[in-house]
Amino acid sequence: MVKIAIFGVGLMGGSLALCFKGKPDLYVVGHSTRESSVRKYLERGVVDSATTSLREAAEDADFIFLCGPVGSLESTLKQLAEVKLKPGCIITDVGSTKSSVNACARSLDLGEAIFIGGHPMAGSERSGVEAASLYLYENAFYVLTPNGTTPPEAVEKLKELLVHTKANIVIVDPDEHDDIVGAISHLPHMIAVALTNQVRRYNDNNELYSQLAAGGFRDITRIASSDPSMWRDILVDNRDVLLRLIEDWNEGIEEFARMLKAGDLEGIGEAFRTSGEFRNSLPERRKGVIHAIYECYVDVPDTPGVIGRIATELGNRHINLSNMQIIESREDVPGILRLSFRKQDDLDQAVIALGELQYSVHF
Ligand SMILES: NC(=O)C1=CN([C@@H]2O[C@H](COP(=O)(O)OP(=O)(O)OC[C@H]3O[C@@H](n4cnc5c(N)ncnc54)[C@H](O)[C@@H]3O)[C@@H](O)[C@H]2O)C=CC1
Ligand SMILES: O=C(O)C(=O)Cc1ccc(O)cc1
Repeated sequence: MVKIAIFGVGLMGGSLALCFKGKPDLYVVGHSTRESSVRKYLERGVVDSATTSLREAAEDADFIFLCGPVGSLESTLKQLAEVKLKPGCIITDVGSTKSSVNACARSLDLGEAIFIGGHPMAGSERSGVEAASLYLYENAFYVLTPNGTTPPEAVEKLKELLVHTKANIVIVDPDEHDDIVGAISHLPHMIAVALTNQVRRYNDNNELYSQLAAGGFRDITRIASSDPSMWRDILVDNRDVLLRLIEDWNEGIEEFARMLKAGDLEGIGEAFRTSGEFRNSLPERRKGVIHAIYECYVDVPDTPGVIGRIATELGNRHINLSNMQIIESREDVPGILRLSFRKQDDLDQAVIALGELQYSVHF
């Protein structure tokens, strides 16, 4: 039996546990410091067993996944360094930053265990084991950050196990990872939060701001609802990179201010043209930092039964829906229905079917 220990069975750890549990020859142990969490892991059936004892979870483990907040990784690694781990045991993590955890692992004597940093680039603004999904990692990029001293066979062993996640593994240097993810994930979260709070302050004096907030504002601020404790850890951990990125951001905003003052229509138009070109060249509907799932939006008349009819039509065609949400429904305007799917193929088939049924579909 290959024993896999998961420390912190939340959204990420729980989703990994679901990928491994029940697979031939794999045994999944969950760890939490809280007795109530251990009971919850067992009740939800995401692990084969669970314990509050770090030693019991780690001893004999072939793989250890650290799935707690970024700020907890160093302390858990230090505690693991006190345990006699199985020779060849692979310790990995799913934290959103990679430089600090790699440096910490290198500074510790982990015996014959090997640390390989990891970061699955899939997730959502939801958290906790309740949000865990077997499909979270499917088709997403999963970054591994071995260093020059990591035995290649250990990386291969970890990659073999991660086949169960159906993710695409990419190898990236830890510092380069933090630069890139800082720009495409951490900076956008800060911008979304700052922008949302700016509008929140205006709204304190005039509620028309929130009432009129339209699609663009909702799109760019979705990630402003992310878990506060998780994100404060990530931002503080990657602060050197982020401070540099904020300088570049300020330059970009200053440039806008300059163009506005000068009435520079050409310059503003060019900024939209270059950003549009780059934005449109991004891989479409990929899971991860921007798109969590395969989604489309359908305009629906506000008539009774319409949602049930759409679900039935898709079901009749064996198209698997994973979620349905009414974005807006008032008597005088058509509502918008958000349909989510787990697979590109289901989305593509749904778009064809809805088109045939004369619904207007957009993305
Ligand atoms: N949520 C997301 O979209 C993504 C998160 N990550 C990273 O994954 C890690 C886990 O995030 P989620 O699963 O979303 O969070 P979560 O809140 O769903 O789960 C975190 C788990 O860690 C446990 N935990 C809390 N404090 C702890 C501590 N001090 N020591 C040990 N365990 C502790 C919690 O009980 C829970 O089981 C974080 O490091 C985050 O940066 C990476 C990619 C995406
Ligand atoms: O939902 C989104 O757009 C995300 O940004 C999810 C996410 C959060 C944290 C990560 O380290 C990676 C991905």
